[in-house]
Amino acid sequence: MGKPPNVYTFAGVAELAPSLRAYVLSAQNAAIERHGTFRVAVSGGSLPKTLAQALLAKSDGSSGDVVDFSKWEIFFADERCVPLDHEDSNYKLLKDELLDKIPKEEVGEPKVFPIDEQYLDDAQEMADQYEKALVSVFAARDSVKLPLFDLLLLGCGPDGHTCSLFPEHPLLRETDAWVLSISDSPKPPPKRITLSLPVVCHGAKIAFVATGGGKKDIMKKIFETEEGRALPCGLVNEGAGEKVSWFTDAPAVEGVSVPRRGSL
Ligand SMILES: O=C(O)[C@H](O)[C@@H](O)[C@H](O)[C@H](O)COP(=O)(O)O
Repeated sequence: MGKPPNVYTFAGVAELAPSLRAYVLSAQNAAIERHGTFRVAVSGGSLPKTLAQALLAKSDGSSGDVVDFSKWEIFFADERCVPLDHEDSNYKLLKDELLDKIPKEEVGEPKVFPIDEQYLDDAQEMADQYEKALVSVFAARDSVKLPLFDLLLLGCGPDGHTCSLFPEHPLLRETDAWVLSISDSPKPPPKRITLSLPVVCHGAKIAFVATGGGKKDIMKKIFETEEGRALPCGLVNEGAGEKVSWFTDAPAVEGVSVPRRGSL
């Protein structure tokens, strides 16, 4: 591994949100300058709420602090195979927390790529179709080895999972497909699709948001033990190194030794 990930720590979510905003907007501005769009993948869990807190805040008026949602293309790092209006849907979560609250006349409207509900009964077909959607955006499958997300915004589960990549699951060994299906997810619901580990690690930037005292034990494991380095979050740290930033609050990292404690 090259340089280790950055770990930023704040008193609580209210203090974390403005820095997450600055980080996301710096990624947005760089991506728009590079290729005119901002391609982001988001996961479920507590992330959409924290992200909304960051992005829906009032701008400080500086030139870099402008959310330009009209240039955003939002994908799902993982999604559950349920209807889009189902309580378990990550799309619904993002819609309720963020998308429906965007003042579109002021900051534009993102293009969102939800799963196709026709394939709810067949998780593998769902994954294949979602991969096709990625191919159509990120160029033909045979000319691009992996899709390059400008930013992946991820959570960390209490067992060290991220996206729907769970510890010791055979999906962690997948090297070819971009989008994978899982039918035995240890976290319900069981049928899901997820970006693969190589796609996650290939991202230009990868951010984990992990807050609350419930994360302390797994953070300790990920950052301090060999076993933790083999967990999905540890594998992203290992595979993507300094492209990874952890946004944590004090309770989540209390007593944890992290490699680089950064400040934005
Ligand atoms: O669909 C999912 O289940 C999520 O994408 C999952 O990967 C989540 O991000 C983690 O479980 C962390 O969740 P919390 O942030 O709620 O702890």
